[in-house]
Amino acid sequence: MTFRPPLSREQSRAVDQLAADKYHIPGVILMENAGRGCAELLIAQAPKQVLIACGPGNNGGDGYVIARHLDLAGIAVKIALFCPRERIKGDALINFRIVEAAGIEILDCSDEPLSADFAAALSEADWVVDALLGTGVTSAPREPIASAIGAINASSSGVLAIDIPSGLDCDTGQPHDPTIEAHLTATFVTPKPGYEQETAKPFVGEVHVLDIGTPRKLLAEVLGERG
Ligand SMILES: NC(=O)C1=CN([C@@H]2O[C@H](COP(=O)(O)OP(=O)(O)OC[C@H]3O[C@@H](n4cnc5c(N)ncnc54)[C@H](O)[C@@H]3O)[C@@H](O)[C@H]2O)[C@@H](O)CC1
Ligand SMILES: [K+]
Repeated sequence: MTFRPPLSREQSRAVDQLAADKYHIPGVILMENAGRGCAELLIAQAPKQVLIACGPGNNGGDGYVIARHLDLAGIAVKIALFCPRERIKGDALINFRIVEAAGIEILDCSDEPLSADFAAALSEADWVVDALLGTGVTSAPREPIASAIGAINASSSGVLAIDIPSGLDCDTGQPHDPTIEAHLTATFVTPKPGYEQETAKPFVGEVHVLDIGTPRKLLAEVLGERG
């Protein structure tokens, strides 16, 4: 990929919005590209058993796509769902229904405290995917996601953060309490400005920027607006 300057959280969300409104790209296509790219990155780490921690929004939606592609590659995968399934909507719901129909195991982790099933699945997993919170979040993680982050950080598993290590402010690089400590962060379209900050480095790990199919013209449009 050619060099791309960082885009803030709001600019990244503007890319998603423009893709849908002006460039006629359904969000579920971007989600598929995002999740598939993350799955390829994870498969390259040769995982044996993967636990995908999913939050209520489209960041969780990326997690369901990743689950589908890992399952297809013959890798053992479970989903830990940190919201009532009634809260899932839009593109995330499309992919949630697919993983349900595909028979991928989904642990209900919407209640506090964290379930014994989650603790057991976490101890068995050599890699965990943080698909809890993405660009839709600006505040410190709330329960039960906060406890999930604490448990994931205390585990010995490798951690792949999707788009943003949950809890990190991607614009400033400042961590909320708690924030996921990732070994790898797969972020979309462009790097995020906060990831270069010293405060972010213990949380982002190795940063990978993945294309998700947004046209070059669209990116030029958003970058041109940066003034
Ligand atoms: N077209 C798009 O918009 C695309 C979005 N993508 C993914 O979608 C993400 C953005 O998705 P969303 O806008 O749905 O937002 P998020 O998935 O980041 O989160 C929104 C959800 O989190 C809840 N929430 C807000 N603050 C919270 C807090 N402090 N603690 C706990 N829960 C909190 C909200 O109630 C809402 O349900 C991106 O980061 C990326 O991963 C990708 O699939 C690529 C395409
Ligand atoms: K995340």
